[in-house]
Amino acid sequence: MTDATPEFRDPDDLRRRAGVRGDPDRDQHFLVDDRVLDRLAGYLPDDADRSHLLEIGGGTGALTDRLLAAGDRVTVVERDRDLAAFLREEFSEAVDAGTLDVVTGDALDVELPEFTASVSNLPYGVSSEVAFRLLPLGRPLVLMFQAEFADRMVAEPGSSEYGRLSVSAQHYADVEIVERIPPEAFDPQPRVESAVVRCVPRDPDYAVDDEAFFLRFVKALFTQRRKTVRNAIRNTAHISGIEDPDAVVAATDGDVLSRRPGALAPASFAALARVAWSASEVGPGQ
Ligand SMILES: C[S@@+](CC[C@H](N)C(=O)[O-])C[C@H]1O[C@@H](n2cnc3c(N)ncnc32)[C@H](O)[C@@H]1O
Repeated sequence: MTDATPEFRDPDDLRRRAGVRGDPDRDQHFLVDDRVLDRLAGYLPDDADRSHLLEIGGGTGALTDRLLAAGDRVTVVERDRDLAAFLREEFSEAVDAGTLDVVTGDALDVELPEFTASVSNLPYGVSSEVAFRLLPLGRPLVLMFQAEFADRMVAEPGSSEYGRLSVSAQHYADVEIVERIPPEAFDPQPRVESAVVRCVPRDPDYAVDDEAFFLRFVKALFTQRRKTVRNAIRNTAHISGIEDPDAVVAATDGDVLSRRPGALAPASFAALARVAWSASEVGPGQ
């Protein structure tokens, strides 16, 4: 019986050929642990469409190599011009075959392709912005974050990590930490632990009138996380855009008003936001 495991390029060889050490100031922490690299694409849900995978931050291509085996086609976005040129050369066969597209540019600015799923070891300096660029697109995502950020994404109401990030991420997807990764898996090593988060898109189990308003309202209330919901609604009307916060307070159950924002489940925020929407500057009657 032959060993069916594909042979991938060695991460150290890739870095040597690319002639780079990785610059932490440019969010360059390359994954060098083969076992971690081998597992990442496998965290996509079984039924994920793998016809076009997106990788944000290709680096020297250790993950790109795996993604080319896991999907039919891959698009990599890499901001570093030299690394992008290296990826095109290193994977020239895939580029020529039309299975790899290397986009040079900032993941926050470039036009993204019609990808079907993403697996990325994100540049940590922009991981939040990238995540919230990808989450609304409704595709399965496997993303590496700093562990502290990942903990906040998946946090439940009542925990100290629960906040705006948890409600906003969980608005778009079921989010789950599938693996914690120690600094030793990277070179250069980041100062903190990392974690891989799987995001499986789904509609939330509540309705909102206006998504942008809902997210702004949640952000506003969490700026006052130590206050009661009653005071947080009143104190943050300038952020949420509510013209008549007292009307929102008057229309809301006393039990909800006396709790802290960090104790409210996403569905409770949504119910509050529906009341607040009709009292907002941009709401239905305005
Ligand atoms: C954490 S490294 C991951 C590299 C590679 N995928 C790996 O796992 O070894 C992040 C990569 O993103 C690139 N990068 C940093 N900021 C970026 C941005 N705003 N847009 C696109 N790529 C970026 C860096 O140059 C670096 O190659």
